[in-house]
Amino acid sequence: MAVRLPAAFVERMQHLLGDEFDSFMKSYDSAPHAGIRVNTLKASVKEFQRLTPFELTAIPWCPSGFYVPYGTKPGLHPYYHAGIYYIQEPSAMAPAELLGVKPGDRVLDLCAAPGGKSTQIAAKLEGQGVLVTNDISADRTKALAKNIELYGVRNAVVLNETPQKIADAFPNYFDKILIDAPCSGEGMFRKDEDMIKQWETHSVERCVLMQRDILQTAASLLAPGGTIVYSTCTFAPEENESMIGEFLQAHPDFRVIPVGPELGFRPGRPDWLQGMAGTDDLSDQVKEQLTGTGRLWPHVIEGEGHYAAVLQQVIDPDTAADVNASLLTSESAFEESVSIMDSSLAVQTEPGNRERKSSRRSERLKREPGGRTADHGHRHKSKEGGRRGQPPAADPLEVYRQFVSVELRLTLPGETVMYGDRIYQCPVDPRRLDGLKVVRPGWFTGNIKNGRFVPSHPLAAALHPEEAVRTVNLLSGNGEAVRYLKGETLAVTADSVQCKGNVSPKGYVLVCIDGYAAGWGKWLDGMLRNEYPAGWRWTSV
Ligand SMILES: C[S@@+](CC[C@H](N)C(=O)[O-])C[C@H]1O[C@@H](n2cnc3c(N)ncnc32)[C@H](O)[C@@H]1O
Repeated sequence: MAVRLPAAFVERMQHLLGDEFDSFMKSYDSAPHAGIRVNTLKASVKEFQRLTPFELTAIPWCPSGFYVPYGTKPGLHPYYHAGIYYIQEPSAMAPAELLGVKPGDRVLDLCAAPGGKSTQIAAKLEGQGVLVTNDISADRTKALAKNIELYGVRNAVVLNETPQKIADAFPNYFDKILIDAPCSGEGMFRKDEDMIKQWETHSVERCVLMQRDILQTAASLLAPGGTIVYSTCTFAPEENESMIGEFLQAHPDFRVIPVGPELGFRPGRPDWLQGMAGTDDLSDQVKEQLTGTGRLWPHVIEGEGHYAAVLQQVIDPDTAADVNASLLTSESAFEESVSIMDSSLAVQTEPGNRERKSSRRSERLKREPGGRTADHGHRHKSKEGGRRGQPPAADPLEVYRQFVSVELRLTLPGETVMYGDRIYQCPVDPRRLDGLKVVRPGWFTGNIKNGRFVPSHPLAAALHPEEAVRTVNLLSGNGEAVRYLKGETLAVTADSVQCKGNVSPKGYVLVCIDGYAAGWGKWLDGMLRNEYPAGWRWTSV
């Protein structure tokens, strides 16, 4: 066996698994399974199957997920840089599938970095509804924000907060919540030997404390009748059945929705809680429900070890009316508690993505992502006149609106907000974000610089070719796409720039790779100036 497992872990698994132990241990002799998941915000599964350069085998529990042969390097293909697929461990695709997300849902991914499951949820939302994606680690939220942008998500807010602060801002707000909990990572020992090293420091006991805290808070974030999926990538029953048993005992209004064997899950093991400290008071009914939680085992399925529980709040029809009434009152209280802002300058909102209860359209304070207010109380105001003798400075939001109407063919979703010189489309009422550490208040569409709107890379990454008035298509097979991704200027004839309507080729061009948006270029006189951001460039040879 190539993997050197900790002795205490092996001893515990032998005790728990009994007859199955040998087959479990044998799984460490084979290579871990590698997977990719098609980003259906950009390409349909069928399209991807047509154009894929990889040998694909379907993953049974994820319709957009595929095994690729071990040793394949999907990170070294232009499609990866165009956000057409996400590289994800196959078992890790299961929790977001179990969440049952539908377009229009309000979804919270509480422990989200680096964003594998968030990008999966975003694809299921199809741009409708809201994804609030959060991680407590400021450092890890950088990768999270980058992935949200690379995968073309238009309706996400990225936070770097404690669950309690989010619960204060969004009480009873979310239809679906994913808790992909920090855990001791035993299920990943085969895939990532670093997890073995971390096992001592991220001890089961330490993880249990974090998980309990997160799970307890999650219930107050959930809208009536909503669903929570709790998942870990560990085998330890303390972090799995015990944690869910404790939650169910404290929340009799929740029940487990059984995860089916058809997805490869084996039943949860309440019998492993016998004699475990803190589990004595679990009722028989709770223990019975724990068998409906699921475990993915590396010796049973083609994937690493995982655990998942689907928890649904059950609303008693007699009390449902009271709950709804009290929620309406709390929404009104939210409306009244926020300060009134200017009412005239909101650029565009789309009804589907607005808060369910109407809110005042307003131009937003300039704020800086990270929750550190940039404006210190200054509101953005359009200038009524310049200095004497100078033309009045253009209203930045008007400049933005002009760019969108001339250069793009799309209706902007959500509410336009400005933080400093940065413009975002925010999918929630922005007042809810006051006082939170906000990494991205929405889709970052561009900056105002010297009175001009400069479109951002995340704007390009989320566009479909038909939404830009100028496009150029590079082919992945002839080296051109890689040269673009490396930041090179390309010679492009005017005829190669596809223009809609009467626009000339000169100006911002959406650069596509085999028909999928990858970034901006600026065309002038036969040359395409590269606007692919330095920090995102292809660095491999
Ligand atoms: C298993 S990882 C998440 C992986 C992620 N869901 C994905 O699919 O890419 C767990 C994450 O929980 C975060 N975390 C730990 N404690 C947290 C807390 N109290 N609140 C929110 N996030 C927390 C960690 O920083 C870590 O990024």
